[in-house]
Amino acid sequence: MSNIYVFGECMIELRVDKALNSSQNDTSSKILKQAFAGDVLNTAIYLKRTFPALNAHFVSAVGHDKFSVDMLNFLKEEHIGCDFVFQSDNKIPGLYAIETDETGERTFNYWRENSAAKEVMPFITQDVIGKLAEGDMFFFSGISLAVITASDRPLFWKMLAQLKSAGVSIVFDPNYRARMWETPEQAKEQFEKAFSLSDIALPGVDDFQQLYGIKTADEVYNFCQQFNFEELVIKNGEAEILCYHQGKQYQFSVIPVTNVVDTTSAGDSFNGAYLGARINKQDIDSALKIASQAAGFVIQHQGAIVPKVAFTQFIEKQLP
Ligand SMILES: O=C(O)C(=O)C[C@H](O)[C@H](O)CO
Repeated sequence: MSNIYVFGECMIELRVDKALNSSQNDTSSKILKQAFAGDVLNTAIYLKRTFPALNAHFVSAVGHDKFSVDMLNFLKEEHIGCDFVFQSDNKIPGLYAIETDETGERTFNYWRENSAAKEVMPFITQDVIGKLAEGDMFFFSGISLAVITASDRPLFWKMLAQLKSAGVSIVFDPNYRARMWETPEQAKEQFEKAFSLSDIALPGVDDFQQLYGIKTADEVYNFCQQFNFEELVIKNGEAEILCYHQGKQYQFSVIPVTNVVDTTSAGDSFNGAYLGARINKQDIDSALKIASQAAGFVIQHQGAIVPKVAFTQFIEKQLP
């Protein structure tokens, strides 16, 4: 059975509950909904919900506090493997809040400078790397890289090289968050390292736009020519998705969604369903279709992780 490891941070998520707040103008007192989310974990959850026979595992660190305990319980409820979710004695999870505009486009505020996940690398011993090396896929993002303490990044790259040489498929989504990097140059340097070790890359045009001034999917493709991806999927919001695999180009027109409530986790749910479909040997066209349907469903709901039963019922109807 396939084992997929995702490496990164899960945070406490806060968002204003639209249904419970009758007046959007009341700034002094709002009812917030609290959940748990983080980009790579979101990917793992949507992968597992879409393809329950696959094993998705989270590699991270949390604390011993009540939020951390609830977070671990949440991961277990989603059937995410937690063997490599370590518990720090003196740190707690980070937190983020979602704001959405009238079009459903989201922005985030973060409180994560001191989170347990920043210090995950010292927990990852050679024994742990040996276990990860038995996996089929290792997924990380630009956020995962930005989160880990800069002085621990060499340990991360050493681990990644070991996993790659053990034959694990390395998958990277740049997910650029400008505020998490000291300088854009630092992000570029880390991303290019990640691209050079990745078998599959799942970038968004917006990552490249912000960082390299690249504005179209074709230009992203040209930029990516310097790397050696087996598979490259270029996401572009509501515009056409481009995919390259074994010298062939695929184009996919995104199914339009009229009722966009919150775009949080659009890319993550896309990644989860896409990777799950590809691990399950679905062809590229079917994988792009199910991924785009998953993302289209997720953005019609508030928060990164949408209600499980509704998502599962929806996705089961879409699967071949
Ligand atoms: O922005 C981050 O670091 C997060 O992981 C929060 C969100 O869940 C994620 O960005 C959604 O893609």
